[in-house]
Amino acid sequence: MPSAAPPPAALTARTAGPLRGRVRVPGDKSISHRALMLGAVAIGETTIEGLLEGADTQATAAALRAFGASVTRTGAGIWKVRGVGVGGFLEPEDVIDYGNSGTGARLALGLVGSQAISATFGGDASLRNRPMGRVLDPLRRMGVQVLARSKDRLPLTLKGPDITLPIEYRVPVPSARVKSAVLFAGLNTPGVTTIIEPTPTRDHTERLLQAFGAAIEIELGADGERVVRLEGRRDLKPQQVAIPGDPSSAAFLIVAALLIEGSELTIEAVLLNPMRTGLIETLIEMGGDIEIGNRRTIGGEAVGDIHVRASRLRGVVVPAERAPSMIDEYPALAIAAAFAEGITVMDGIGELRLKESDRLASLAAGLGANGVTVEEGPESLAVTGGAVRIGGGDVATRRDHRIGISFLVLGLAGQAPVTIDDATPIDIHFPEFQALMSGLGAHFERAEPAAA
Ligand SMILES: O=C(O)C1=C[C@@H](OP(=O)(O)O)[C@@H](O)[C@H](O)C1
Ligand SMILES: C=C(OP(=O)(O)O)C(=O)O
Repeated sequence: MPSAAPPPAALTARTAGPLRGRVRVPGDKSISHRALMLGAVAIGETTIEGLLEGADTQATAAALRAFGASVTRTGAGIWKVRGVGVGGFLEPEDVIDYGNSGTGARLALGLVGSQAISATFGGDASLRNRPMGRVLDPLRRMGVQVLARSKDRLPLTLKGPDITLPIEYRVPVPSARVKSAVLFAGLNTPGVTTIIEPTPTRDHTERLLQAFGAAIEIELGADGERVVRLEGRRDLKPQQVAIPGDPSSAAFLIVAALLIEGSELTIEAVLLNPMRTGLIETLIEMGGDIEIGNRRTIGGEAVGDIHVRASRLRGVVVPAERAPSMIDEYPALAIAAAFAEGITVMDGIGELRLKESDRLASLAAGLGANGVTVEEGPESLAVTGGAVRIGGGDVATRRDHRIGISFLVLGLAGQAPVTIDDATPIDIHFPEFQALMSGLGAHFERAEPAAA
């Protein structure tokens, strides 16, 4: 059953004055999904503080309730999850609707696949168009049956066997979600499930599994390969999880502050896991004045306050190897690149075609409509910065929150207003964006959508 999207609401962003102050961004989306899911399979009550309360994580919370866990909100960002044990999911009566959430759906395929139940996964039009095969392939090897109407796309039904088989799986594409889905399936699998990651990706799953008391071992090979071994069918202990600010949300504020003259902004308590800081590294290489202070650890993750001052940027070549550490930040980087002197080349980013929209196509179209020269390759984007007049265009968000926010930032930093055709996807991941930026003096106006 497809989920109903809210009616589109067009929004215009106009040139903003300096952004100054100290702000916080919502909790990290990746950790939020994982904390809810692990809470649901621990035995006892987990408390989560700083949970991202966007549409995506709400879909995960609703799904976990349908599988029998109790998930309740007890205050702003504070959630309690009473888990049912690693093999304790109940068979849901209805289709589980993951809305627009690729992460929610993919991680849950692993968590649910190893349970001896049947469950049907659905989602919105964008999610039904996204490939699930990369997660389903290893699950099939573990004995999970998959019934899909159209090849490896949602809606699909999983039927878990009585006992899943432990596998050794070399992840064929750098994907934290594939790794995590297999590890989640491994939780209810007797024996040792092994993941080999030729290219390491974000390791929030491993860190949380360690915190929840799972029998997990991580080995780093000399050639950079990571091997993760998890012994299944062990009880998980409930935890108090504190979730730091999402660096993928902070990305938009960092870029806006770098681009808008006179800005000086501190974004507090942002997650600085080294597998998530590729954008900061790149913006510093481009000449961005970014300093990290107050480094500390929250919930087993590195955190710091990011201090940004408006800067003149220059184009750089972003190495393909950096992609896993900034995969969701390329839209924000493309906006920074539009204002940098020279060309910014982003290579090895074909994965962006498989996100909420084909992000290479969405970025190329949006930049082009706003006077920026851009070259779209099969797996790359080259943006020529510094056009005399940036802005003035209409942008199709294609139900993609990161495309929507990125072009609002372009409108705030540019010389002419930018209208996005639909701001509703922003609620998926960063519902506070508009209010937060308005509090810093930015102007947005409801607009009539451009005629199709
Ligand atoms: O593990 C995660 O939480 C995520 C991993 C990335 O996807 P891939 O695993 O497909 O690279 C990222 O794009 C997504 O937004 C969240
Ligand atoms: C790819 C993303 O999310 P998801 O796949 O969870 O929808 C994202 O947030 O950029």
